[in-house]
Amino acid sequence: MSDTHVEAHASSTPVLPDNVLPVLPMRNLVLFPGVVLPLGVGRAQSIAAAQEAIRQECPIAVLLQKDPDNSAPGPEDLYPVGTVASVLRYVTTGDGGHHLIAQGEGRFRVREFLPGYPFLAARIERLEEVTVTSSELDARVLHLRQQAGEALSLLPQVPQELAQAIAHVEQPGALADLIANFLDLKAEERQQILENLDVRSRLEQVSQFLSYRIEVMKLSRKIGEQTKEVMDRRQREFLLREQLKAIQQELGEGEEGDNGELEALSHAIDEAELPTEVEAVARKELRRLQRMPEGAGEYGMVRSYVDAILALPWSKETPERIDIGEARSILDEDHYDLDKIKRRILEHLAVHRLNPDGKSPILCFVGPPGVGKTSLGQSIARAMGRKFARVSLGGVHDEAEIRGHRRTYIGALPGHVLQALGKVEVRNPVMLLDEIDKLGAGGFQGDPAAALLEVLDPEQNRTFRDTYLALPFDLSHVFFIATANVLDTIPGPLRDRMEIITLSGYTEEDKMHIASRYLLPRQREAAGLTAEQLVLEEETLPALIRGYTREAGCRSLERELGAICRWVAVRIAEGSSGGMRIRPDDLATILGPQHFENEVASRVALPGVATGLAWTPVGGDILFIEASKSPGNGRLILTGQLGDVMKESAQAAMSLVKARAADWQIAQEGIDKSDIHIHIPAGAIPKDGPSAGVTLTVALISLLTGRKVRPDVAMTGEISLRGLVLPVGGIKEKVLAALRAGIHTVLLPVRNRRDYEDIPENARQQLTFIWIERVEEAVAQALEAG
Ligand SMILES: Nc1ncnc2c1ncn2[C@@H]1O[C@H](COP(=O)(O)OP(=O)(O)OP(=O)(O)O)[C@@H](O)[C@H]1O
Repeated sequence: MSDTHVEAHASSTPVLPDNVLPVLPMRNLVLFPGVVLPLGVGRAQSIAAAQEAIRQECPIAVLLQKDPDNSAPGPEDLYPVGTVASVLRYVTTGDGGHHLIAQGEGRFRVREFLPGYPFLAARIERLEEVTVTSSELDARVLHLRQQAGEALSLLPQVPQELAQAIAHVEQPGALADLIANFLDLKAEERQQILENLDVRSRLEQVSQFLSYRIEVMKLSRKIGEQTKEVMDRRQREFLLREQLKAIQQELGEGEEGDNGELEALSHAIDEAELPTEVEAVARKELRRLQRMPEGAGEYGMVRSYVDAILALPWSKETPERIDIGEARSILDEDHYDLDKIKRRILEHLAVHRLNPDGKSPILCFVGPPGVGKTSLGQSIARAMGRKFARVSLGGVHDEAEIRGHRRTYIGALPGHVLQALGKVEVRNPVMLLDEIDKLGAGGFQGDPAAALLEVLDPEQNRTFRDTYLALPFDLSHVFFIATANVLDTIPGPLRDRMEIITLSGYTEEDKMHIASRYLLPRQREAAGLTAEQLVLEEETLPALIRGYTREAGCRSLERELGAICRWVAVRIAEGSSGGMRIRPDDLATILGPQHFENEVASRVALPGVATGLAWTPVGGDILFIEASKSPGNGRLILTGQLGDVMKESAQAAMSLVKARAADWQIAQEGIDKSDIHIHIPAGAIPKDGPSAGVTLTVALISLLTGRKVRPDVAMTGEISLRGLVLPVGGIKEKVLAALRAGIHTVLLPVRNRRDYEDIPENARQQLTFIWIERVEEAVAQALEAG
């Protein structure tokens, strides 16, 4: 900008009369008294007015235009109140612009406009402001100064002089003008302040504008800070992501394919026919994945969660068909005998067919291992046309195994129930809850039985909430079945929900049928053999069952048959044989020496040993009770880790023998001068309960009379102190165990006679049953003649 003084030069314009000033109309500017401002002068009229003021060395009257766009404003286009200003300098710039540096001096009002000048000329009246000194005024001044201070502190760069000026201006009106000048106000608002002659009110007016400005500035600063914070965070994340990318590239874990993977996931969500709520959650998690770098720790967790949702059959089902006739033939096809059980299963299926949504109890098969509980479950699934899923509950102590872990755990998964559904891929399988009696008791890890109840309860299982998924899953379409070895350890509330079906074990004859019809053909097929390539001679199966298995079910039998098939398969594959007939003698070559022998005879070869029958969770067994005596003073020593009830029962037997010694021709002296030792070997059998009473008594009498026990006799029964034989449980299992062990005669309490019904026909035929009422009868039957 070139800075040139305009010389005042003579002109023909008459001298202005008193109080008449050239008027400078301003488009947007209000000049306050006390303020120095450069005023742009562009229009010819304005240039003439400015030059006149210089020439005549008079002030100029600055007025605001009402309409800033008016380029030739007349008297009526201007506000009537303005500022008288002295012109400090007149400057022209190189590009032809004209500026005045003007200082506001005081307010005026236009009295009239005078015609005949090449510019607007007005007769003016100077205006005095009204100041009434009062404490209120002082307070307002103080307040305004403070506000101004605050406002300045909010501005980024404040001219030093302004702060000083505000601090030092004494006149209240001048202070208001000064502050109004630096406020960012509209021209009309400035005009209002200019026109306000009442200083108190002007202070208030400015104060209001100022506080509004302060608010705005504070807000804008806050917004600025927040924006900055967001920007900073974004920038930080951006930088970290860039670094991560660089690291991933360095490690060869490029991004290619990642997006494709998430796209595939999104596609899978489309396809999965999820319920609305579930789909919303899956999509939300997918969006999280999309925003996350693949290397983030959480990525894997979220990914597994979405995968777990997608793995579940939310709506997929196999169509159900229950044709009772067909179901009957399927059950018959898969299982030998078990007529009563099959009948109950068919009844259950019929009820389910007629009332599919009814609250029918859950079938629970109870019995020793290998009696076909699992395979019955599979047959039921086949009969219903459903898929089969199995959940093993043995040793489940933690509720989370059933209901799932919280997602926050590393490696968390849904519980077993949902996992099993994920595997079968339909929501209506037959689900076998295996070994429900081995479910751990509730402890600090929650109560698994309670969780299972929720799974089984038709009221609750429509919206079963797995902890991991945290979404409701409808379990009501699952057909549940349970299995157990024993009843007593099934938690009460669970047992109440179930219909118990007991399977107690097979006789040798049953096993022969099962083996030849089912187990052998299956094992033969598994080994790739035809019926001609492997033939078992007639006597081979009984020899196998007696010598190599001693069990209620068919587990070991199936295993041993499998071993035989594989042995033959190897020979045939080697070409050393085209087909084989297996004789009983071959078993030792194929399977090694016999696992079991008829040990009863050798065990009871001496007086003092009697064979008892015990019930065990695996289906009943025989048990030897051994008594011996040594010189002493009548003590009773018990070994073999006996439970309390069995110990008491041994003491009762001893007391009974002492009391009735004479009846059996036992010398009292012999008892008093001896210590009697009772030992019960066999680690695997739980040795408690009262049912060995009869056996204990017989063993003692055998010892003390020197008469051996008959090797083909086994017995069970509780005794009273007076020698009465009381009934016991598990008769069927005990009888079958006796048969397996090669016993011919069983002594049973007469009050157990009603259990005879349950004993399988072929066992009834092979065994002699002697029903005893008093222990003397047992002694008479069991001991060999003296
Ligand atoms: N009555 C039967 N007819 C045909 N096969 C049978 C019969 N009972 C058992 N089996 C067969 O015996 C084998 C063992 O049965 P399964 O596995 O069902 O026993 P389980 O009672 O479930 O035993 P666990 O309690 O140990 O699971 C299976 O191959 C099964 O098919």
